[in-house]
Amino acid sequence: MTLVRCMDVSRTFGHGEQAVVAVHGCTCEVEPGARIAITGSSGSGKSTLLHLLAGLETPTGGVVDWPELTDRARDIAVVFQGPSLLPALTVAENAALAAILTGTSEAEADERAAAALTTVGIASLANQLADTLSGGQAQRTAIARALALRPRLLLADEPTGQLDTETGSHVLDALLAAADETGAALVVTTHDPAVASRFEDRWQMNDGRLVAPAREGVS
Ligand SMILES: Nc1ncnc2c1ncn2[C@@H]1O[C@H](COP(=O)(O)OP(=O)(O)OP(=O)(O)O)[C@@H](O)[C@H]1O
Repeated sequence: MTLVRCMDVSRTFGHGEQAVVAVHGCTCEVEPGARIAITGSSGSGKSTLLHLLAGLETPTGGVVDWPELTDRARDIAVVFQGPSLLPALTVAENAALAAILTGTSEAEADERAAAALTTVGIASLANQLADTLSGGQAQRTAIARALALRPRLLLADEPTGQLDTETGSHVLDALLAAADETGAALVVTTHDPAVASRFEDRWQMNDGRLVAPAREGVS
C-alpha cells in the first residue's frame, strides 16, 4: 500500500535565467505507518518536496499520485512552518477549523479538536485566545488542528524549527505520539540531526536531489 508516490518529480520556480530548480528528479513513496524525516541544508528543497507530497505544489516534471487516498483535503494534513493560527479564535476553535472547513459537522469537529488537544497535552488551554500562546503552545495547537482532520498522512514542515531545544523536543514527542495514536504516516522536514534521529527513515536532500533514502536506528 502506498499513500503517496513521486516518480521522477521536479519543481522549477521562475523561467529562463531566473529559474530555480528546487526539486529535481525525485522518486520516493510513503507507506502507511511510515516515520520519515527529510533532511538537508537550507534551500536544498525540503519544503518544496513536502508541498509536492501534500499536493500543494504542482510538479513541473514527473508525476505525484496518491493511490490510497480518495479525499486529499481530509486525508492529508499539513503543519506549516511558522505561525498559522487565527489569533482572534480560541485554541479549541483553531483546532476544529480545518475539520469544519473540509465538511465535518461542527459538533464532530469540536469533539475531535478536544481529543486532539488532549493528545498534544494542551487540553487546559482550550478556551485561551491563540494570540496569547507561547511558540510551543501555538505549534501544539497547529498539530491538534491537523489531527482533528483524522488524516492518514501527516506532513510537518520544520515543526520544531522556531522552538528552543527543550520545547522542540516536547513538541516532537507530541507529534510522534499523535501519529502513533491515530495510525497516520508522518513526514517532517528538518535541518536538525537530533530531530532526524527520532525517525526510522531519513531522506536527505542535496541541491534539490533526493540522496538515497536511508533507514537507520532511532535514538
Ligand atoms: N515560491 C517560490 N518561488 C521561487 N523560488 C522558490 C519558491 N519556493 C522555493 N523556492 C526556491 O527553491 C529552493 C528550495 O527551497 P525550499 O524552501 O524547498 O528549501 P528548504 O530546504 O525547505 O529550505 P529551508 O530549510 O531554508 O526552509 C530555494 O532556492 C528557494 O529559494
